Amino acid sequence: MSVKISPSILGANFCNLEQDIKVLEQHAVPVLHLDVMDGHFVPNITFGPDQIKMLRSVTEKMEFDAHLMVTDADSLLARLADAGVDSVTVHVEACPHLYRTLTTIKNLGMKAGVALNPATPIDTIKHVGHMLDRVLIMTVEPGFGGQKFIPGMLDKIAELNQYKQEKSLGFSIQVDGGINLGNIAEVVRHGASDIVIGSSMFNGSLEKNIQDFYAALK
Ligand SMILES: O=C(CO)[C@@H](O)[C@H](O)COP(=O)(O)O
Repeated sequence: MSVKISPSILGANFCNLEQDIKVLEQHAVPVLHLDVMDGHFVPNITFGPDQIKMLRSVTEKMEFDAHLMVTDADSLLARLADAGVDSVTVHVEACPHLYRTLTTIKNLGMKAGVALNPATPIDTIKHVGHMLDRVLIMTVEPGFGGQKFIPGMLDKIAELNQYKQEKSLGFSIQVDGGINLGNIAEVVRHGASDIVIGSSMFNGSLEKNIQDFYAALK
């Protein structure tokens, strides 16, 4: 199984974003994780399609993976596609018409993912599993970077992986929250193949952190 590292710019210093994106690109990091927060679904506010469009002008190569922590995902989808986003993950807790939302994402030409808060059961994706490119297991409560990984989420990752195998589903398993050099191998061992890393990637030397995380996956 090949494992992907997805740096979350929520953990970056926003004054250095252009420079940091260039460093990630130079080290062949394939994807940038973009946390869109609205101050309603989660208490924090970050950025939206206009700012993402500006970041798109810095890199053509990197996949832009938007994680929407918003109460009204539907209203953002067309603008995210226009901003150059490749992949959108919505929260099952925030999308009352999940089938329609996922269909819209696909029709706009983007990959579709669903995120589950720590207390949300895996059953909630049962009827849309075949539509998904990604399932994101939140390993902290969403809203802020720098939180502590919830150890009980390891069993949830394994449960999702087993469900995926049993049903022969094609989505990747992404994890997000509190990932560091001490636990990355463990989440991978439990079945995660796409690892979002915020503060542990951007605190200190970005170049060294990229190298250390890749080394930890060997
Ligand atoms: O979605 C979120 C937080 O809600 C994340 O993407 C964070 O940005 C991860 O940051 P760390 O926990 O790795 O510091």
